[in-house]
Amino acid sequence: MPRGTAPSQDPDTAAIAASGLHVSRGRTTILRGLEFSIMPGRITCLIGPSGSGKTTLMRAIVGVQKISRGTLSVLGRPAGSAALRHDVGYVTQGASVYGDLSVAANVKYFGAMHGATAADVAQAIAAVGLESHMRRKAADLSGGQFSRVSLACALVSHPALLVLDEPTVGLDPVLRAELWGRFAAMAAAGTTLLISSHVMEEASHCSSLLLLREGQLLAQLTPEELAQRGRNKDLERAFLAIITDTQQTGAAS
Ligand SMILES: Nc1ncnc2c1ncn2[C@@H]1O[C@H](COP(=O)(O)OP(=O)(O)OP(=O)(O)O)[C@@H](O)[C@H]1O
Repeated sequence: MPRGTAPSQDPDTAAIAASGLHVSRGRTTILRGLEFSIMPGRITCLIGPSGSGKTTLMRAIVGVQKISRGTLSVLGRPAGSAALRHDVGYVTQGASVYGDLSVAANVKYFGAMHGATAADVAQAIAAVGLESHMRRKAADLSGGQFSRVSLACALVSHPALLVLDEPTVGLDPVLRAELWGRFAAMAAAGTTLLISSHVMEEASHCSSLLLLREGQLLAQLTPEELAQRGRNKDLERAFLAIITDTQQTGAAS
């Protein structure tokens, strides 16, 4: 199978599917019975308060977090399967790049693990707008530029599924808009993106939203449905209204 080709890119087959998914860390159950599916070639936003389990879910999806119960399939295979290694890209909250290497050397290093060519490296650097800084040491970049090196390292392997943990934190509004434009272009080209965010305004860029709270899925809906269900065009207020409704009824759907 060519590099970057997903085992399951059938538009009718879920890119990620969870059923009765439970995940514990230490003695605590963090994710409690999640049921959802994400279709390929879309941007899905994972939204929830701090500590709601977003990172834990992303870690389970990319295969670095053990599942305690239930099933989680990614591109048609169990999460964490060795066969998914080249198809899933993950950008963590803390940028995991080498400060003493140049931007280009970092991207080349990560690309080498996936057989990336020089053209792939140049393309990934251009995709995050760092062409003019490619010879600079990563440690000498600004915070926002540094975090974009991480993103380029994930892009270089052309993953079929890209999982991004709060990729726009610390970026100015112009860069943030630019990145969302790039994400949209990637989704249009068939990449599936799962992006966590605290910023509700960013939810409007996504075709589907997973609302998490205390390890449970409050809802999976579109931004329009969120506005409707939360009775507010302001998505932050709509989300808060849904949380309040859930507390009152004691039900998650
Ligand atoms: N190694 C661990 N052992 C035990 N509990 C943990 C561990 N790591 C995280 N947790 C707990 O799991 C819960 C979910 O954490 P997680 O990092 O998934 O949340 P999050 O929604 O990504 O939060 P944030 O938005 O602040 O990054 C939190 O209550 C956290 O304290």
